[in-house]
Parts: sequence; C-alpha cells; structure tokens
Amino acid sequence: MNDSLRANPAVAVDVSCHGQAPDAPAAGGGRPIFLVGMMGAGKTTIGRHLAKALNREFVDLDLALESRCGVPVAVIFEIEGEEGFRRRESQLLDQYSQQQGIVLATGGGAVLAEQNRGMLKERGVVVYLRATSEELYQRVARDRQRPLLQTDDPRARVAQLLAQREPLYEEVATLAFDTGSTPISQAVQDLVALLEQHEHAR
Ligand SMILES: Nc1ncnc2c1ncn2[C@@H]1O[C@H](COP(=O)(O)OP(=O)(O)O)[C@@H](O)[C@H]1O
Ligand SMILES: O=C(O)C1=C[C@@H](OP(=O)(O)O)[C@@H](O)[C@H](O)C1
Ligand SMILES: [Mg+2]
Repeated sequence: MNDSLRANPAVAVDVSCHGQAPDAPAAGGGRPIFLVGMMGAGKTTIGRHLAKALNREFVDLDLALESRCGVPVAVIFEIEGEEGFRRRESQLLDQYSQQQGIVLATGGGAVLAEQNRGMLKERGVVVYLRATSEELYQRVARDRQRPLLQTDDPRARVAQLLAQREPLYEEVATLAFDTGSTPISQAVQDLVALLEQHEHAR
C-alpha cells in the first residue's frame, strides 16, 4: 500500500498518489475510444477484448487508480468517501483521455462531473454500453467490489442510479451499443464493426 491510505487517513488526501503518471501520449494511434455506462455494462470486460481486437492499448480507469494508490477502489471510498474518489477519478481521466490510440474503460460514475463529460465529448469517440436495470443487477449482484451497491436493496439502487445517469450517458455518447443479451465475444465483434462504420462516415 504505497499511499498509506489505510494506515494514516490524515495523509490520504494526497490526490496525486505516488504511482506513475501515464506514458506520454503515443504518436498517432487514432482518437481514444471511451467506454461509458453503468456498473455491470461490461466496460472493463468488453473494453479489454475490444482493445485487443483493435490492436490498441487498454486502460481501465479504476484499475489504473488502484494501481497508482495501491488500494482497491472500495478502500478509497471507505477512507475518503465518494467525494475523494471522484476527485481522483477526474484527475486520472484528464490525464488518460489525452492519450491517443487507447481504449479507456471509465467507471460508471465518471459522467457525473460536467468537467468529465466535457473531456469525454471533446477528446474521443464515446461508446455508451447499455443494458437494462435488471440485466445490470444480475451481473453485479454478488460482487463486493462496488461500494455503491453495498446496500440493503442493491436492485433498487441500480435502478435509481440508472435513472439518474442515463441522460448523462446519452449526452456524452457518440455511439450507443446494447450489451443486454449479447455474449461478450459477439459484442466485441459488433462493436468493431460499429466503430469502423463510424470512422468511414466521418
Ligand atoms: N455482454 C455481457 N453478457 C454477460 N455478462 C457480461 C457481459 N458484459 C459483462 N458481463 C459480466 O458482467 C460483470 C461485470 O462486467 P464489467 O466488465 O466489470 O462491467 P463494468 O466495468 O461496466 O462495471 C462481469 O462478471 C462480466 O463478465
Ligand atoms: O458507478 C459508479 O459510480 C462506480 C462504478 C465502478 O466502476 P464500474 O462501472 O466499472 O463498475 C467504480 O468506478 C466505482 O465503484 C463507482
Ligand atoms: Mg469496470
């Protein structure tokens, strides 16, 4: 734990953490592709496969934050609250969204800040991975890693967050893609085709 987050919460608000900054933006490589959507939409899973299929580097914002801070996202929430987490998330998004040629999986709440939405819209192609509330819930119900769902009624929480965030995902989206009943491998193939179509139409 290089950030002493748990050992000494008083120093935990060092927003920079101590990990490495992202590499300098690669020359060329195309505009970054940003995946947005709710928890359980498949941003992390599909993003990793999509990057491979497109021969791009994959970055997951939560994993990048965890690796920089040396603690899981849940611990950042525990110690700094959602506000502290969002501050770190915005800072990292600002850095990675300038990196050309990557596929970037954001966290589900990255669209909440207006400043983040601006970065996403201006800097890359934004794909909204969509699924119904029930599909999302089924995918994340047993997962202990998502602090916002550690409530008495996670199903209702997913529904409430989706209702609040859907307009924000739609606001930033260049393209939307339904992941509901599509197996992951098929979703990746379809997304590659959708992105190619989009590039040709530009
Ligand atoms: N299209 C899909 N169909 C079925 N399960 C999926 C699909 N996409 C993701 N999953 C599963 O849902 C869970 C959450 O996916 P994850 O990629 O972590 O979503 P996110 O990063 O958007 O929160 C994982 O167990 C993953 O395997
Ligand atoms: O929806 C959210 O606010 C969050 C989603 C999570 O990422 P995933 O969407 O990848 O699960 C993670 O960033 C954090 O737990 C908060
Ligand atoms: Mg994820």
